[in-house]
Amino acid sequence: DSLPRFGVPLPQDLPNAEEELERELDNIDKWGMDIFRIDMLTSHRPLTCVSYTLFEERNLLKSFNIPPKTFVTYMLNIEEHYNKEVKYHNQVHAADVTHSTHFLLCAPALESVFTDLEILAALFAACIHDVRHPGLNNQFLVNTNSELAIMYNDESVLENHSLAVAFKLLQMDNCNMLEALNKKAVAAVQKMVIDMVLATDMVKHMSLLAELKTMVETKKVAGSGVLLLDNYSDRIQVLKNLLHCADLANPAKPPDFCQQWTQRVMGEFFTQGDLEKEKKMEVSPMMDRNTVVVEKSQVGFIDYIIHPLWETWADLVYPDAQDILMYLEQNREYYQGQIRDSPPPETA
Ligand SMILES: COc1ccc(-c2ccn(CCC(=O)N3CCOCC3)n2)cc1OC1CCCC1
Ligand SMILES: [Mg+2]
Ligand SMILES: [Zn+2]
Repeated sequence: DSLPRFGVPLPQDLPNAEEELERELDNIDKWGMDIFRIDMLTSHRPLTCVSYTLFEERNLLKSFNIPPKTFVTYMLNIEEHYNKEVKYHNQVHAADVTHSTHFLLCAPALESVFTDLEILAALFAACIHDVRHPGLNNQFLVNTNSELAIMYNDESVLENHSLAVAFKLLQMDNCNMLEALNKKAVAAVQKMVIDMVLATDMVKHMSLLAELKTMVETKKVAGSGVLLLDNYSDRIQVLKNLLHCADLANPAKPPDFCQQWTQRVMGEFFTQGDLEKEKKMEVSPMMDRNTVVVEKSQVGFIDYIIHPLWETWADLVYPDAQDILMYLEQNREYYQGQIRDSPPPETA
């Protein structure tokens, strides 16, 4: 029972799905890879397909004696545990963040900086970082005294839940993709994955960014131009920010992908807003479909969160993220232009 070429069975009704998929995956080292098309071509299993392709490309299955069948069985299991009904925080987002993580790790400024174990941990963290996301945010789960909020004492509830589910699934039959690693390596991977996924909680954003700014101001660079990171604290700090950037990459993607992500996240936010209204709760900011101006909130999100983060990341890996910054500025101008009676673009 050999594995399908891309890890997942392809839709029977698409005659040349395999060559179409191969063509899309040829862009796996490019920022503009079309994850939405991969989702379609894999019958909605983009996460297993992209992660399998990346682990093979980076030779991580051989390096860590991960049986391909075990890897695919675990990833399909993880993929099953993302909610297809959730409009944004589903397996397509996980596949997108995993691909973005891979791309950011490819930066020349990071060449041979991270070990294969650290790369495995970063890609694994990206794959699982939102598993079992209910399409509701931490504040809602806390405000409604949900089971999950009580379980995790209101602290990074969703992030803790995704981590616990991911490590639990690892113990299921022929799912333990880390079985060949020695105890020390498994413990190291688990600690890095926990540190990275907990750092995707937005409450950590300001402190993470402040630390990144300090690192940029004091950055040590080898003669070859690669970053010098000689302790766990610095190394994990870069990996935390790398995953956080990958998680907040939508406004820095080509315009049509950016706009598709915005549709999806607003769909999820409005669903939560509707539920809050139904429960006679105060409707969360940016979640009231009757009052939100989508374009304005994207401009605000870019100006206050996304641009400061990506500008700092771009400084850290200068000049490797310049094209990403270009997309971000292009998308900001697009949304600004979409705001009715907005001031005309500055004439040169
Ligand atoms: C394409 O648009 C977005 C893409 C991603 C985000 C976003 C915010 C925080 N994260 C990181 C995960 C997190 O902590 N979340 C998940 C979203 O809900 C809040 C807690 N991701 C927000 C986006 O737009 C929002 C709606 C209008 C402006 C802001
Ligand atoms: Mg999350
Ligand atoms: Zn996420």
